[in-house]
Amino acid sequence: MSLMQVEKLTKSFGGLTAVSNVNMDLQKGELVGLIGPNGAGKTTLFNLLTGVYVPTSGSITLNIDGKKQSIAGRKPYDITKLGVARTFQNIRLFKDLTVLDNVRIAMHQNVKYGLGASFIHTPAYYREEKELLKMANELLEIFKLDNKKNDLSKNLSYGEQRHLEIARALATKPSLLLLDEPAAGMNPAETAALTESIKWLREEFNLTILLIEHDMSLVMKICERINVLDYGMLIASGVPEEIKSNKRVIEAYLGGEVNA
Ligand SMILES: Nc1ncnc2c1ncn2[C@@H]1O[C@H](COP(=O)(O)OP(=O)(O)OP(=O)(O)O)[C@@H](O)[C@H]1O
Repeated sequence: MSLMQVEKLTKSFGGLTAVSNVNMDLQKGELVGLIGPNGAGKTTLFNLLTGVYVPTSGSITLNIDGKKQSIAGRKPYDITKLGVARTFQNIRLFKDLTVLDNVRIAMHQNVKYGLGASFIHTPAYYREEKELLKMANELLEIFKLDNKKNDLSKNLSYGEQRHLEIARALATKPSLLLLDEPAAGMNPAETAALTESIKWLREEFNLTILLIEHDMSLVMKICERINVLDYGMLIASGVPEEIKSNKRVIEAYLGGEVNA
């Protein structure tokens, strides 16, 4: 079943077309890679899928819980509520807040109690806050950050900050998780651990995952399908074996050195 369908998606900035006529389909439960050279349009595509940018043309259809709807041009907050979460290439945490508060803030996208309840602290408010705290602690445990939950997030190591970003994204209870270079800046041991956790998270949280990554060993190891962008255009889409041997992809991006 298709969870997201992108058709003829285009984004131009003045004379520059950063994403050009892209068609892409994400099946429920898939782990898909999005690769391509610097400036190919990968982050711009993420920004279109998450409402940061309004497309110049084309459509994005989300199909979650049997409900099909167009999300092109909708606000990021609304798209998160519909079940699409992301992490950023440049880590975006509340650096002067604690690790726990970073996760709790992300969760408040989904609270059910109203504004009134949050002011007068009704039983519903306390019940839900207790639930949220429990879930926040569970997420921190998964990412082995529970012993640092009261530390300021700026004091975490780089790898830990990347993990906290993923925990924050998961706190919004997404169906689709978009990871923008999750292994950037990680050492080989951290990357290996992350590779395993991404696979595990997909199963555990019943996710569909689209990830941008320059680390080809990670991409080739865990992605079932890979989409390749070059100059904003989708130049290939296929299983890792097909992508590795695709002439156009080798010329545009992989070069001769990738044996992953
Ligand atoms: N807000 C913007 N205004 C103008 N040009 C932009 C804007 N955002 C992106 N671009 C341009 O669009 C093109 C695609 O950029 P994008 O960041 O999407 O590439 P990328 O594939 O994510 O690259 P990288 O791998 O380096 O992160 C680039 O030429 C970039 O300069």
